[in-house]
Amino acid sequence: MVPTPITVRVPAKVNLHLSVGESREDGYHELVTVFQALSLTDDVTVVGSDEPGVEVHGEGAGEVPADGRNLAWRAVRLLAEHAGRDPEAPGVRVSMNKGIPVAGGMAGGSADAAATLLALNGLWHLELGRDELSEIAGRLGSDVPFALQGGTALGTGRGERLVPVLARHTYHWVIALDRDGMETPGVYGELDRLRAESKPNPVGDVEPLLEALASGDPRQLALLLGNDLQAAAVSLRPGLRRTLRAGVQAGALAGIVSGSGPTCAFLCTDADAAVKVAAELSGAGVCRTVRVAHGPVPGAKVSEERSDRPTPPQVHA
Ligand SMILES: C[C@@](CO)(OP(=O)(O)O)[C@H](O)COP(=O)(O)OP(=O)(O)OC[C@H]1O[C@@H](n2ccc(N)nc2=O)[C@H](O)[C@@H]1O
Ligand SMILES: Nc1ncnc2c1ncn2[C@@H]1O[C@H](COP(=O)(O)OP(=O)(O)O)[C@@H](O)[C@H]1O
Repeated sequence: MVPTPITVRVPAKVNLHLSVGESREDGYHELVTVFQALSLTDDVTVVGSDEPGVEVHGEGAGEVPADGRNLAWRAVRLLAEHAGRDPEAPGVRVSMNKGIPVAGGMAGGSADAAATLLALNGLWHLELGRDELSEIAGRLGSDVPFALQGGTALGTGRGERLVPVLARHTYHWVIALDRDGMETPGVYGELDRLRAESKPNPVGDVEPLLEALASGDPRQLALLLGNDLQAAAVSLRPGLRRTLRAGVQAGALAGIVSGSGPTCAFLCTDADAAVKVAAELSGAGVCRTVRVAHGPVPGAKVSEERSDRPTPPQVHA
């Protein structure tokens, strides 16, 4: 019998609010963050195979390890152990098609890990519930549970403890991708260093932002976007200051560094404004490329279309 692949589509995230506390004994920082899932997505397909391994396709694939270091493969091993299977011989092949910028602060690796857990839950008929999958996800990385959940959510702890947040509106974003990625631990380390030297202004309480989300007004939300890691990302890559300025000059309501960067996310009034801002920003020469996205979108989801089926021919009227 030909094995049936399972494909999961999974979103990127942006942190609308990222308040970073002190460094903990385990090396992590206590966070209060608001995640929003965006319409930039990866597709991850798992299939039973006697040639186990990982394949990476799409933009930036060359920068992603296609071996045991891939976060999706770590998800395979962890779920195999959990399910009483041999993690050294899980008998699956994972193939990912990347649409989420690599090492961009949009949690692409975490998204692939989350998608792999959900896909294997189906492939291996494990029938684990969302809570159990989320607990396993948290062991793979702080951002992995959110990629399963999607939508808009308040994250605490390392970012792995989630509560859904009411968001009444679809928000329109322009995403500016930089030339090279940045390593998350280095950016947290730079924030610790900056804090030891001076006191960069903290982003403050999350409540006003939660109220703005409930109101659904992008102008109100724009005033409240904030990211404690932004100062650290800009310190490591000063050119981001120019990118942030250019987005606002192009007509965005506000811009922030996404998570640990270097991707910048610009909130726009509506979909038309986002297209205009994207066009102007891409001509400004301040970033590698731009994308238009919207959020919130759902978390990791099994695709209805089976990836092994040929695409039907397009019929034009
Ligand atoms: C900054 C954020 C914001 O959402 O996302 P990215 O911008 O990387 O996507 C996250 O905190 C990244 O989460 P994630 O990428 O899953 O991090 P992990 O694999 O758990 O941790 C990688 C490293 O980041 C640092 N880290 C991560 C989370 C946290 N709360 N405190 C930390 O100090 C630690 O040095 C840790 O060893
Ligand atoms: N499936 C994956 N997709 C992307 N990056 C991955 C993956 N697995 C491991 N990595 C590594 O993780 C690092 C962080 O990548 P990514 O998750 O895209 O960014 P970020 O942590 O900034 O959101 C990269 O340097 C990359 O080499």
